[in-house]
Amino acid sequence: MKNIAVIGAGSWGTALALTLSNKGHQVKICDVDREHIREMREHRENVKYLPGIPFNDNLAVVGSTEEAMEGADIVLFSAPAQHFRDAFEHAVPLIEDSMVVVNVAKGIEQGTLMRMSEIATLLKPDVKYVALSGPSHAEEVGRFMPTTVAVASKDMKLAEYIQDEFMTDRFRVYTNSDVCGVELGGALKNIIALGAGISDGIGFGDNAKAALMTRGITEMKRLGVSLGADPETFAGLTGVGDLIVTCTSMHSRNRRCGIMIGEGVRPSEATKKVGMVVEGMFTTVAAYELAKRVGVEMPITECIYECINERIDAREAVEILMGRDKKNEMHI
Ligand SMILES: NC(=O)C1=CN([C@@H]2O[C@H](COP(=O)(O)OP(=O)(O)OC[C@H]3O[C@@H](n4cnc5c(N)ncnc54)[C@H](O)[C@@H]3O)[C@@H](O)[C@H]2O)C=CC1
Ligand SMILES: O=C(CO)COP(=O)(O)O
Repeated sequence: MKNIAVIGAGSWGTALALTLSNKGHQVKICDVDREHIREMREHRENVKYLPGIPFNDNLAVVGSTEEAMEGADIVLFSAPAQHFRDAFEHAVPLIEDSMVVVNVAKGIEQGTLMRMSEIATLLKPDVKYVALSGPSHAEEVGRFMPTTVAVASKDMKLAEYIQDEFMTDRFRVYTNSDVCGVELGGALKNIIALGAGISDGIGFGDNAKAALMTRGITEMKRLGVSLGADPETFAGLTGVGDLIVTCTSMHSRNRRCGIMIGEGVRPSEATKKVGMVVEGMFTTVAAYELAKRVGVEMPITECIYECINERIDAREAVEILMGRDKKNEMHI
């Protein structure tokens, strides 16, 4: 059994900490929010983000990254993507050669337009890095419902190590060597999930959502391939798999935010009302700029970008998308 540090006690960090402690690992979880830590210690559950699931005895709530990482074999980062740099930078002096870093945040950093593995490698060039992604809502993983994810690393031995240490009879882990594709799939599907939510919020039906999902994966793949990802990755768990769960589930923070926007709530207000990170609101901006930088067409992303910046409303976005020039479906 391993010692595992979890940095970030949101719903996802907590669900993974529960899974890993249930498997028998010694897990320590920490967070920057001191009041949240105090509350978790007192109640022995995550009252704020994942209520109703008691912590096992081998899941310790600790007050700092230093304490969490002491003696760790694996360090799992579960802060939101826009906070990954801060969390990782703080941890860098504490990362020993033997430690393996797993990141589960799904996003692209605003401003730098970097993926999480790029940030990690910049700050610690010899980092042993694994990305974990896939269709996996915390609300289900925390209750040990069957779930599949993929772990990606340039070093297949590292991915296989994490596969062995994380896999349970309810949490099935696949390996993948395409870090770029796995990271982009997890980040970009949140944009389309916002769109699926907006469509539901307006009152459109399943046809519209199927269209958004199918044309959405096409533009996700288009950007991914231009950045060096394997197109096949977008047909897997971290591409279409995660797109399906996020666009259809009421657990999805991105979809719920989109529904409110479609109903007429202002984007900033909708994000606040969700009460947890809505990664798509940040990734839309980063992906929009990335697509412009590499000269890739992303019409759905562009419309969501205009929509969340309140330059157009949701119904105008639909008109723009439906009124585009004729196309051949197979023309990537
Ligand atoms: N919630 C879910 O079902 C899933 C979430 N994810 C991804 O995991 C990431 C986290 O999402 P959630 O857990 O939903 O977020 P959340 O909003 O529930 O919680 C985020 C937590 O991170 C903490 N945090 C912020 N900056 C930090 C730092 N520098 N160091 C330590 N902790 C820090 C916050 O205080 C908060 O407790 C996101 O990128 C999300 O896309 C991925 C799969 C499933
Ligand atoms: O990535 C996720 C599920 O795989 C979580 O998506 P939401 O942040 O939209 O809930």
